[in-house]
Amino acid sequence: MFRSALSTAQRRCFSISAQQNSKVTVLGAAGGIGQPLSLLLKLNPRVTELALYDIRGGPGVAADISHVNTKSKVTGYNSGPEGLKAALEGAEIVLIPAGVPRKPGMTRDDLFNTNASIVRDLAKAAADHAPNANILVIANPVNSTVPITAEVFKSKGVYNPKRLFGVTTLDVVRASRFISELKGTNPANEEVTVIGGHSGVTIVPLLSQSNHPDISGEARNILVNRIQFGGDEVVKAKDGAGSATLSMAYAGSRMADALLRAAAGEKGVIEPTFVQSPLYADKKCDFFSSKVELGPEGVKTIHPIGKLNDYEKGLLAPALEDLAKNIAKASLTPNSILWGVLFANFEEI
Ligand SMILES: NC(=O)C1=CN([C@@H]2O[C@H](COP(=O)(O)OP(=O)(O)OC[C@H]3O[C@@H](n4cnc5c(N)ncnc54)[C@H](O)[C@@H]3O)[C@@H](O)[C@H]2O)C=CC1
Ligand SMILES: O=C([O-])CC(=O)C(=O)O
Repeated sequence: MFRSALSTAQRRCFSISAQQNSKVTVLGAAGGIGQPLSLLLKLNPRVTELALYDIRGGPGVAADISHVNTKSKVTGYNSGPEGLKAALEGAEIVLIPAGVPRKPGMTRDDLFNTNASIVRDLAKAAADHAPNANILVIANPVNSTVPITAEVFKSKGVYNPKRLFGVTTLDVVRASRFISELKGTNPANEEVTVIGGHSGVTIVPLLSQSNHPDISGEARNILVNRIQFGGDEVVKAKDGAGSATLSMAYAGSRMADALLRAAAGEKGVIEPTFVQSPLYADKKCDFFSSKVELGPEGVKTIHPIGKLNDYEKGLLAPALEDLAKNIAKASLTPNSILWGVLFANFEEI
């Protein structure tokens, strides 16, 4: 059952007996995403050490997962600066699913007040103890938590835009699945480019570049809406018990695996991800999700968007407008989130 959920590339990689020494750290490892994500990482032979940190429950989850009979060493860390430091030191990849999920009626942006400071503080620790790691931000609102992480790393003088990623993989996973349901095809053969950000109308699927450019009219409206609001579908179905966790764990594990394969020298590893990008910087969108080729240094090449049809141009305009606001909020919020960083730096002097 697990195998059937893997992409061809992932299946290929899981069968390789890898020689890499890769420590992967999960911050928020005891949560709805953190637990299945950690389990999937335990199944990845490229991961040799798994460090699981949470403000509660990290050691318990680690003890449980450590019994799975794959080779990697699993350690759980207690809450607090010492546990966080030990979890981060030597990490090649740091995944951050720590943060609260949505309840019905909320937007991802409604999570900003709570999650911005959680991500800020974890980013600060990552900048101190794992400044060269690839940082994969899962906590929402991704459109804002990624620029916040960039600002924290800048304030510490260790920002490398090639190593900071907002995880938008779930959008392409959904797009591939939903288009296959509509067309009765195998999702493994359906690749859909999704660009923009990770919330509502900022999610822009490019169906004209898929295997099914013919989808049009009401069918297209319904499909695009489902891809843009797939997260809401899960929030509604969970009825107050959170948002997507299992599909997100799969998506996060796929993104981490792509980086590990690229680090091992595999060529042509391409994943969509929300990174510092020149593509729409002139529209105040310094971060943008698009197809990115990964390499040993993280981001290798940000691919051009390609040709959009008029319908997609119509989706992109409001996406850029919203995205610019989400990005600006990361530094312009009245009770600036960055004051916390400046204050913390001041305290260290
Ligand atoms: N990027 C994406 O595509 C997706 C993002 N998400 C986001 O991921 C986040 C997590 O979602 P869930 O796992 O469902 O939530 P959850 O509430 O089940 O788990 C969050 C975990 O983070 C921990 N945590 C909170 N503050 C922490 C801190 N300072 N340090 C370490 N751990 C801390 C909690 O103890 C909890 O175990 C949410 O913000 C959600 O919106 C969810 C689905 C998809
Ligand atoms: O919808 C949410 O709040 C969680 C999320 O980002 C997703 O499922 O895409």
